[in-house]
Amino acid sequence: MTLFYSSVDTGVGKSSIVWRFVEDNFDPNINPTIGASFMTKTVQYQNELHKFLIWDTAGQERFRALAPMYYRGSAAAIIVYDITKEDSFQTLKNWVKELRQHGPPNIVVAIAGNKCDLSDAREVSEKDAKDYADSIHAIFVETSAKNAININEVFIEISQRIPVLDAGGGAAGNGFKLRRRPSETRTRTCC
Ligand SMILES: Nc1nc2c(ncn2[C@@H]2O[C@H](COP(=O)(O)OP(=O)(O)OP(=O)(O)O)[C@@H](O)[C@H]2O)c(=O)[nH]1
Repeated sequence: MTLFYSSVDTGVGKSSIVWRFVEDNFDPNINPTIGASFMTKTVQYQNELHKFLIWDTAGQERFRALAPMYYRGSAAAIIVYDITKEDSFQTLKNWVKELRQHGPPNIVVAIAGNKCDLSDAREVSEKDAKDYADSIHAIFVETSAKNAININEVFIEISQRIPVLDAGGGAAGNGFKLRRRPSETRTRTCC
């Protein structure tokens, strides 16, 4: 499945999450993404292997116009905000609106509140973010790329929401049919 991966401002830690997921490592000196970067990761989910093709798009405003190229063909999107920056949470809502208006109709949306290791500097409450995620039927997790908290879990949750129904079936006969499951109300705590 193709995964669109976006942050709302530069510096929310989106690249760090992808890096942690793909390489199981945390690099505090990651450079800002230019345009978009691509990587793959395979997740074992029950008896299936789900291969994620991940487009990590730049958070900087000047690259925003490129995003539709990446989310158009995507089965899921992770939108990352920084729990220590209220602004990033407000901008996240604009990304959600854009995906709803212009993205694929069944795209699974996951919201990740990153930097939960910095809870002393928290500006966005977990409850507010969870309530918002529930209201739009999105997956919600708080993550720390730095401390490897809930990174794999968000990809597993996406796998749960996108079960493969017909391998090789479908109208065109050349792909997988994807289905979205109703949202679950489980909360994953961070720190
Ligand atoms: N404390 C803490 N710092 C983090 C965490 N994740 C990322 N960072 C730091 O936040 C800064 C920005 O991380 P990036 O991954 O480059 O941010 P980004 O949102 O992907 O930025 P763009 O590539 O411009 O979209 C870096 O200095 C990271 O080390 C985290 O979970 N906790």
